[in-house]
Amino acid sequence: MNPLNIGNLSLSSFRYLALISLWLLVWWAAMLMEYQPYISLWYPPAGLSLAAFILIGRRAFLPILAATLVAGFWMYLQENSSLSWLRQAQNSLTLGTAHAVAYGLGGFYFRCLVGSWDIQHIPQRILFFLVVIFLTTLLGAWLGLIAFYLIGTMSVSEVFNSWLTWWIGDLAGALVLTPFFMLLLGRMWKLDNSWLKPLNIRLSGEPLHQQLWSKKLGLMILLVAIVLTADYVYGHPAIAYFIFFLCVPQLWMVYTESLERGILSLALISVIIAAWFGAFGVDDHALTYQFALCLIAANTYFGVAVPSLLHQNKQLHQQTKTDNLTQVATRSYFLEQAELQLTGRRSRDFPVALMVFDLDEFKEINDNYGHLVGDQALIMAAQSIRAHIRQCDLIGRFGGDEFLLLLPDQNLQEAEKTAERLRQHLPAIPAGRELIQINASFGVVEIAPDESLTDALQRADNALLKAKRNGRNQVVSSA
Ligand SMILES: Nc1nc2c(ncn2[C@@H]2O[C@H](COP(=O)(O)OP(=O)(O)OP(=O)(O)O)[C@@H](O)[C@H]2O)c(=O)[nH]1
Repeated sequence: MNPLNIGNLSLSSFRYLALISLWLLVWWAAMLMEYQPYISLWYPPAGLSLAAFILIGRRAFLPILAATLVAGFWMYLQENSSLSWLRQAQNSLTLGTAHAVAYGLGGFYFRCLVGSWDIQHIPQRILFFLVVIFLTTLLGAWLGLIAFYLIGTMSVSEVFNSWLTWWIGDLAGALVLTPFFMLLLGRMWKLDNSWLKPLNIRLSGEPLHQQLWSKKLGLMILLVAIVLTADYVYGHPAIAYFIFFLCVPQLWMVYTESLERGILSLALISVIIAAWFGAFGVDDHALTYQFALCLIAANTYFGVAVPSLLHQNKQLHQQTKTDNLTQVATRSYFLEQAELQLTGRRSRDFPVALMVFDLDEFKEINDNYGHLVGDQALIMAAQSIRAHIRQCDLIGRFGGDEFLLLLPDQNLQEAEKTAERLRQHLPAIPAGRELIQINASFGVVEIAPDESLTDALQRADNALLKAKRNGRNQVVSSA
């Protein structure tokens, strides 16, 4: 075996060992937070197992099974069990297999389906993620309880009495911590975290209020401290419900900070709630805190999607306004803006002129020099027109090589002069060693006060046709 392979082998063994150790650490933390036998406020190993299966697929099975085996032996050691080693191993393996199969299946479906979804599907992706977590933890809870029944630790009635609280603990652990562990394992394995990555597009453009991150976190910790202390002192169930208000600062965090910080704050705040809950022993209100954790987590993920959706929306809106090639207004946006401008300006004191122009024998440029040169001609013609009109004039592409111009406060004579100036300034474009002069024909009208935009367009188009028939490269107006 060459040294490179040995290096790779020891690196991957180290990563698997790190995964096993991390699993045992979070499992141990969950044990500390148990408020009923086998039931904790939340169950972090659920989040870690799902994250591992989503990220590394079936390669996560053995390390997680190994971790559950160690956890099983540890439990028996704590109990001073009189069972034989073999029996302890069998029981631990049964429990571990139930856990690994449930989370393995959840991870498998997530990998199969979400991998092919693109950024357009972020809300569906998040919804699917939540559904996977719901179903996986439900399966995990039931398989776990059946395993407990099979090894003789629980009776049938105990299974039926505890499945709901068991499931909610697993659900809270997985909802809150799966993305956090995905980020952590993604770094450990140097994996491209493709599920989370597209959400980061907002980081490119928008500034983040980084300096406020610690203040926002401080505010959340303060809120947790107040609610849990008040709950401990007064013991009234209504007080625990105030924990739901954490959604507000957490969403503020998610909208204004990086994705990593949003997920980290969710994990941190959940650990703090769990620790405080354990320290004060406000067990009667466990369900309120569990549901608050679930809701804050679900809100966070949808919150994460919002900036991406806004960004997408902005892009789409831009696309409907601006012609991709020439960067002038699209036909629909031009017509919409022209209608707006015409409203209230229909009097002889405030004339408005409309111009339609079309490049001459443009098809020949395409046919003789290729479409790329044709595109360049369209771009340069549009640029030249923009450079020679006023800020208040509106230019749009009607389609193909035909453009539209709206000239507020210009009467027919002024518009004719403008058209003539634009015609004379059309550029020549380079095509190999040649320079091709771009020419265009113009149809110009002044929009009458009682005339519709469609009628004015029709007149301008007729004038343009006349210019074409008269030999092109000229301005024709229609009174
Ligand atoms: N390169 C390029 N060509 C386009 C684009 N849109 C339309 N065309 C081409 O533009 C040409 C327009 O041709 P015609 O409408 O016959 O007009 P023309 O050749 O300029 O003839 P006249 O208007 O009578 O002078 C067609 O060949 C279209 O394929 C585009 O975005 N890029």
